[in-house]
Amino acid sequence: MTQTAIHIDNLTKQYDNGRGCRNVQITVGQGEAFGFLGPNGAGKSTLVKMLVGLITPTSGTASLFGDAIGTVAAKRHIGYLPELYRYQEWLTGSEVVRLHARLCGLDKQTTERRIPELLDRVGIGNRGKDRVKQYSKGMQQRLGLACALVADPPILFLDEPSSALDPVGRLDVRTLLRELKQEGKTIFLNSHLLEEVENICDRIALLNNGEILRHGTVQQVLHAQTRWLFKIGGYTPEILPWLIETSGVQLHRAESLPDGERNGGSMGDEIWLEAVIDNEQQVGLITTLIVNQGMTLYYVYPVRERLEEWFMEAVSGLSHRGEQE
Ligand SMILES: Nc1ncnc2c1ncn2[C@@H]1O[C@H](COP(=O)(O)OP(=O)(O)OP(=O)(O)O)[C@@H](O)[C@H]1O
Repeated sequence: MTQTAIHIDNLTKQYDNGRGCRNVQITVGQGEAFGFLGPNGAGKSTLVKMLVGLITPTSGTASLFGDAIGTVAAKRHIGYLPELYRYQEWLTGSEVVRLHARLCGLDKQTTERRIPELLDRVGIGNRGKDRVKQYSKGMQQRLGLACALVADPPILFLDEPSSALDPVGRLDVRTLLRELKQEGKTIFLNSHLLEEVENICDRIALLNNGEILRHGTVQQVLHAQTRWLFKIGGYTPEILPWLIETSGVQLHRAESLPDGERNGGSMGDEIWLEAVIDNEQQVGLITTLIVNQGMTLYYVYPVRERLEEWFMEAVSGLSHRGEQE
């Protein structure tokens, strides 16, 4: 059993205008990466700001490694990259990191060792002597990551860490976050980049209109049911009802196929069948039946649902959707 890094119990923040987030209940284990998704205005940043001690909850409690949020002890556990970051334009990148190191109480020797290491790690090692005003937005975001990491904290709160980055930068951040996870860091990630969340996070929660709408492991969310495609040669129409009856799985002619494929194309007896399958034994059974019937099995192809589809499905039809209220 891993240690609890973040424990959130019925946390609520209600701004004067009635917005914010309500009754959030989450526990994140040490070394886990937790992804927080939700439409604009859903309340993701509000939650993070409470956890890092920037705003006070209206009700409920939360703790970081057992220390109540807002206390100095809790703050010692965290590194934070805010969504809207701005660093002192007149300072150099190295000076900004040094300032954060001093605020965290790091000794001089450790600070001077860590500055070049961290700037290198976030990909701006050759720009440490340049002033922030000469940095692009993406470079400033990388600098923000270095600042979040400066005290080597066990928990990282990252609010949209790749929002200003180009595709190469996003890949760099993804690689960095995976490394940090391997090092045992607990990562709390707010992101609109579903692929990023899918790649890094163990568990996710979907926030809508201030409340958690769904949550679960990424595996549960993505693999609860998987669409499988079977490309078969030597197919005759009577095979389909026989396969359905014998396997007990609802198969049908596939409608969406891998790129460039046509169903029942030029070779009349070739066809793609599709089934929604909830356990892999059914795949084994279907393939055995096909082969035993003397047909050719060209491909067996799982079509994984993407987090994006899950997100769209979860928020579609909602009467309240973040800023769209
Ligand atoms: N200081 C504030 N005073 C009043 N309302 C606020 C304040 N900050 C945020 N809100 C409102 O609270 C709700 C949640 O905002 P929040 O910034 O937490 O959402 P978010 O999910 O992080 O959005 P985004 O994805 O756009 O960053 C929104 O309706 C927002 O307008």
